[in-house]
Amino acid sequence: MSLLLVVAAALVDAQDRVLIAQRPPGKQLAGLWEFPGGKLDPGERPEEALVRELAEELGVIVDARDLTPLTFASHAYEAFHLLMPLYLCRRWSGEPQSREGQALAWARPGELDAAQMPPADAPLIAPLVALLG
Ligand SMILES: Nc1nc2c([nH]c(=O)n2[C@@H]2O[C@H](COP(=O)(O)OP(=O)(O)OP(=O)(O)O)[C@@H](O)[C@H]2O)c(=O)[nH]1
Repeated sequence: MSLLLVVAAALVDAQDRVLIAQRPPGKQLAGLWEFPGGKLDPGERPEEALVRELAEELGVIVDARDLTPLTFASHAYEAFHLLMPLYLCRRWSGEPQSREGQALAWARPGELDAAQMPPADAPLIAPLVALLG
């Protein structure tokens, strides 16, 4: 079993909406909506990796101190087992923009559709609904 650590963020705006990004065509799980984030580079700390990914994918600047652990996903994909901490972030600088061609959307957690998200993400919806409605 190979374990893959991916860090992800729920960016939450003033209306308690969460930012989701659509995986571009050609990638694994293309078309599904996920939380911004990604894999760690060698030697990187998880929070440092997430700050970097948010800058690369969305052009926003996040202070690692504004990343709060919320919950995590643990899911057996065929090729690897994904372990993905999900951090909550309510403060950043800049307006999130699509830097990698991905569509972006703000959604109330109660409107998130598990069927349109990667299978690992389905259990992440309930904690977000409990927190934000
Ligand atoms: N960022 C993110 N990745 C997720 C989520 N749910 C989920 O299963 N994943 C999986 O975690 C991995 C994230 O890797 P990634 O975004 O860094 O890499 P990628 O597949 O785009 O490929 P890459 O190597 O070309 O960057 C993918 O296998 C992706 O399918 C999620 O909500 N957010």
